[in-house]
Amino acid sequence: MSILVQRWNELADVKDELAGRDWFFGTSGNLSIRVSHDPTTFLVTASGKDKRKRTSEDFLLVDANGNPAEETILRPSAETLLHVKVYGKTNAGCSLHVHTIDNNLISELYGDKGEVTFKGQEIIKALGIWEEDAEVSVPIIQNHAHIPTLAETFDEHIQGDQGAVLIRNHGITVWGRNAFEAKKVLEAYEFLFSYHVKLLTLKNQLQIS
Ligand SMILES: CSC[C@@H](O)[C@@H](O)C(=O)COP(=O)(O)O
Ligand SMILES: [Zn+2]
Repeated sequence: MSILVQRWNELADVKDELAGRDWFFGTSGNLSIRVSHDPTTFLVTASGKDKRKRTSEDFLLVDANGNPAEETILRPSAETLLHVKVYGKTNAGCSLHVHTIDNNLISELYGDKGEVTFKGQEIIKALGIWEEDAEVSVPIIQNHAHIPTLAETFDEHIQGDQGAVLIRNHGITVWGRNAFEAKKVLEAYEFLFSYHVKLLTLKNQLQIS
């Protein structure tokens, strides 16, 4: 099996799993996986598709600038430039972007602070941080409608081959060395967001600080 087909199947499997979690509301979300390093090419989801369906037109191969690397009628994701930034700056192998209610709530609650921090949760180990009482922060950026501006702002927060950035009232973009790691990072953050939202709601209902 060629690398391209292997990567296609890997990304299709991740897409199915995230669809199973119902993380692709209203065609939102986009996913990519690196196919080659030099030159950089990656598969990215075609724009505007129902990502819950598995079809032969789900992904297209693009170059380091996010332009189609082969003749196609498909349009790359509107947010391909963010994936371009990840592969241009790191050795990451996969980048995932989803809009969930919880990631939107957290981004709005902490948007003015520019970041949200979590501490004392076992799931932080899934991010590769094993210290006692570990702390993890996710930057929150403004949601610019102009994608090149959004991509530039996003780029300032890309550090290392694994990471995450929240886009205010929009969604989260994560990346990792491969599809397994990117999915693990995404699931860990979504756990933290969901826990935090539920905890705040309960505290509010029970009037405890
Ligand atoms: C329908 S959600 C809004 C979109 O502009 C975008 O944020 C998104 O995540 C999906 O866009 P896409 O072009 O399908 O990758
Ligand atoms: Zn989006």
